[in-house]
Amino acid sequence: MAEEYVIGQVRAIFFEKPEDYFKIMMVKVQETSFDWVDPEIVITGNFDELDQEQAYKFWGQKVNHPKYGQQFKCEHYQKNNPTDRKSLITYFSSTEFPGIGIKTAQKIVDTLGDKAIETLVANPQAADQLPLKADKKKVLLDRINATYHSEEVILQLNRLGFGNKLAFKIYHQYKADTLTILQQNPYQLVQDIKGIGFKRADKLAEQFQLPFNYPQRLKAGLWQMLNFLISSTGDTYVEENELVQQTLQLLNDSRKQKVTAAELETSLSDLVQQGQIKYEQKCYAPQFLYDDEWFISRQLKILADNFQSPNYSLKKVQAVLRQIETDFHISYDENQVNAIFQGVNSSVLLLTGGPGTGKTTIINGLVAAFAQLHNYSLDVDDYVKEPFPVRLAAPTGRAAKHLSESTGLPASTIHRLLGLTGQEETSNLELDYISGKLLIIDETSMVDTELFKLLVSAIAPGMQLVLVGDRDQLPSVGAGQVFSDLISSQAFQTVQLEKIYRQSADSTIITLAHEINTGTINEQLFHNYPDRSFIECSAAQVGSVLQQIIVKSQQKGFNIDTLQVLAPMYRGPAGIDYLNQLLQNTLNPKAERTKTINFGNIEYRIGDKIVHLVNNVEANVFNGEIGKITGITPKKYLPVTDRSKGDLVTLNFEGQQIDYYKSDLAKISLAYCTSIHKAQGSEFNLVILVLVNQHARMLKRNLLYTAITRAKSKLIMLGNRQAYEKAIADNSGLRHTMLKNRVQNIFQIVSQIQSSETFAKDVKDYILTSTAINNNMIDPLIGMANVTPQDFMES
Ligand SMILES: Nc1ncnc2c1ncn2[C@@H]1O[C@H](COP(=O)(O)OP(=O)(O)OP(=O)(O)O)[C@@H](O)[C@H]1O
Repeated sequence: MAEEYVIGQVRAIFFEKPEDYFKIMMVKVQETSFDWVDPEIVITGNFDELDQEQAYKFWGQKVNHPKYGQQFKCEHYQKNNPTDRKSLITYFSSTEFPGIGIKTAQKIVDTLGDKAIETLVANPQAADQLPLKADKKKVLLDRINATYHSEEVILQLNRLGFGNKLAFKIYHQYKADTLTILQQNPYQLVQDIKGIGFKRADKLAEQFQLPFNYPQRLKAGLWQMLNFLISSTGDTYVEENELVQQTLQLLNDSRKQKVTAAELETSLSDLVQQGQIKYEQKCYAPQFLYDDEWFISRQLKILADNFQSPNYSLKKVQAVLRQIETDFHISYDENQVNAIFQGVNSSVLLLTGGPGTGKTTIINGLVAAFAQLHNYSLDVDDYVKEPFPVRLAAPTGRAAKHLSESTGLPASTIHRLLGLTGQEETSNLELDYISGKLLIIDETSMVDTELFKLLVSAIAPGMQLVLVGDRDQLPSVGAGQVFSDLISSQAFQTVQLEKIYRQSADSTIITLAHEINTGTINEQLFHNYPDRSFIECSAAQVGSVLQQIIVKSQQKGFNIDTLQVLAPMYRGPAGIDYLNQLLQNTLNPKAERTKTINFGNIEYRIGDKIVHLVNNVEANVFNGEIGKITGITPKKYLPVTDRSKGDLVTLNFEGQQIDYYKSDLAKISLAYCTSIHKAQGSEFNLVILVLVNQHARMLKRNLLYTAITRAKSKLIMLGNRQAYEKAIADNSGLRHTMLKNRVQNIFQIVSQIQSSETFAKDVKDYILTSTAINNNMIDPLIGMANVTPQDFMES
């Protein structure tokens, strides 16, 4: 179809999505290449800032929108240059060119003619013919350049196949250097522009005939593969052999001539030298993750070293606890008392235990004991000017709410605590210190390396830190397994809770969880008990079995809110996607005349159970939180200005209401069945777990353990027996990370330096400053062989 155009001026912008540059606007028509009688036309597309005084030429197609009628869908556009003498004089004497009046504008047009603008764009020297003073000449050329250069570049980007959305992003990143960067190193885009991957950049490179072994190509392939492997495994480093083999496949799949492993080695060294990746013991890590692990270790050491323990005696703590026990109607066991004793005396305490072992009960006792020992009030109203001494936080809104409910004290998400919106670039973020004396983090196993690094950077020396969690659960979604690594390092006071308290006489779920955790496979797993049962079925049978279970569960009083189906993978007949559709039709069937909204393959209905897929820090709703669709408002009932955004979907996450337009629906999915990863941090009265042999790749002990510990009162397991046995047997769910070693090294090295007689005090102080350790200068010191003070001095 031939391209059509509209020339006109923007009259109004109805809708704008700044992150995509998408706009819907009303344009006053000056000229069209097709029949158009109305004075105005609606134009949609991706546009940068548009000047309402200026006419533009929009290229694209006239389309017939089923609801809004005739519109123009713009593919690319350009300022519409004035071309007759009168308009050109008006243009040059406009406010666009400060200091140039009508007389000067006339001189410009008289000298350069009707093509004055094009001439100046193509050949700035043409300005020398103009009878203008240097300052005016400069204004003229600067403005022309700023205005027309970007358009030329955007047009070139369009020709290279980038839609306006990406073209603007690229242009805003590189400005005048855009075309040079594209031609010389299109791979730069992989790093700088979200939405451009290696393959796209590689196609561009082919267009510019860059060779298969172009150094930048090799480096970009390595960088892309390193990040891909890390985000898909949660590891914080990748072994050299795997990185090289996988990258070779990526690079050589699409080209005739093949890159060799030896060529990649050179590129790896370059990347290391440039500070983008880090090499250690035949492994590679992105520099930022490597630095984060060091930073965490160092910061925790600084906290430990700068903490003056009050050294409360066990007797004193026990005495304080006596009253607390009476108030709470509880008697803390020896291990629990020890946890509270360590908590009030230590700089960092790690408290780990399975479900029902009393973690929350200990937090309550610890907070009360801490307040009494320090003479702090726990009444929030007593703190108008001073900050509250005890700060509580958790990685998700749900966990924070639970913490607040069970302690009766304010608790927030870690993001809120740190004042993060979730939008910021975190690499060089300088956060304010968190106020208060004691910081308790719950559900710590869900905190990843990046967030933990930010958290510890905001803890002032002197503040005590208590990390609470269950180290046997699945680790965080993001890279690392911080909680587990800190415990393994043995560098901190750690209390492991073993005794299970939450267990009524007929409850067997928690015992099962603890058995699974120790790798015990016995026949009792498949027996039926009042609170749990096992139903053997194949992947193909899962759907129909599940439907029968749901009907029976409903008869027993369970409903959409109290039951939850969990499965490890999305695809296949026993996968999350298929089961969600099936369960939606059983639990929330389509009623006649109910408003629905389609997004992707899902038809959302009012009453649907949904899960939030990303962190929306501003709305305080986090990845994995489960909510409901409470309303769908057709756009005709919305204010006129909002109608172009489509129907409005109202969601409720435990009382937190959010309104999403259609374009936001990528942030949610159906949640009748969710992944076990997404269910981390949540509990349900009835959990129905689906594990089949087809899920083999995912079947690990910590996955099964996490799944069944989500069940509060009833558990139904379905699937293949072998799938359950495989999961229990496979304890390889641990990730490859370096944090444990880092912590051990730092604690060991710093202690050695501190106690060493080789160094004078000022040298010791220097070594122990953040700069020395931050620059990883102690990295080569592991072992401390042949170290001299000069080794620590900056060259
Ligand atoms: N020493 C104790 N004596 C009697 N009951 C206790 C004791 N410690 C904890 N409990 C009880 O055990 C139950 C579980 O405790 P709690 O909720 O603190 O465990 P938890 O480890 O936080 O569990 P989860 O992680 O599953 O939330 C609670 O009802 C609590 O009152």
